[in-house]
Amino acid sequence: MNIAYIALGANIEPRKEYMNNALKELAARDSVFIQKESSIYETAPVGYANQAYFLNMVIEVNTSLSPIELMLLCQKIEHKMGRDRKIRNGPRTIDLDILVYNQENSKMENLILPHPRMHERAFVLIPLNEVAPNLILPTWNKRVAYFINKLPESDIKDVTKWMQSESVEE
Ligand SMILES: Nc1ncnc2c1ncn2[C@@H]1O[C@H](COP(=O)(O)OP(=O)(O)OP(=O)(O)O)[C@@H](O)[C@H]1O
Ligand SMILES: Nc1nc2c(c(=O)[nH]1)N=C(CO)CN2
Repeated sequence: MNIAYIALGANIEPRKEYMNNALKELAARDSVFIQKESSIYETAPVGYANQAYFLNMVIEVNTSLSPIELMLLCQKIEHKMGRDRKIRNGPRTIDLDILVYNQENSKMENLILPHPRMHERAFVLIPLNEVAPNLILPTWNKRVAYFINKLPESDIKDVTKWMQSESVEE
């Protein structure tokens, strides 16, 4: 079995429902077993600021799928959930990014592993550190905490645990 880490992000309502549905879609496959789920975080938008706050989380999966097959599955789920790619870094019902797949380094045109921007994103690193504090990131050969320590304080403040009880979404 292969071990992969997948980041989930959503900033179009109902955000929590989109996250749950994506998890259900993944869990429904015989080829994917969700092993660990991070907490859900509410995060300020990065890259394209004029949009709603995101919910973000990271999961660890065991999978018999190849990296490409896993990415195609993620894209199929994004598509099913109405993801539209008009604005780069813009609003999305659900985004599923493969962060890490075993210790693979891949630079194929349509699949880069580990995800090339993961090490500079607090909304990825903080939930990833929760599920995999000992993971050594391929390519950089450093633990997740190493990159968290390099983030500006303001990026870390922009990522807070999401309190479902304070929300009216459910
Ligand atoms: N590790 C990866 N996980 C998911 N997609 C990837 C990965 N590496 C490359 N891609 C490619 O990136 C393309 C664009 O992905 P997408 O539209 O989700 O980008 P984005 O989520 O807006 O931005 P970002 O990739 O910075 O999170 C996909 O079509 C896919 O082929
Ligand atoms: N907070 C936050 N910002 C983003 C996110 C995201 O998931 N969370 N995804 C992006 C493109 O993938 C761009 N910016």
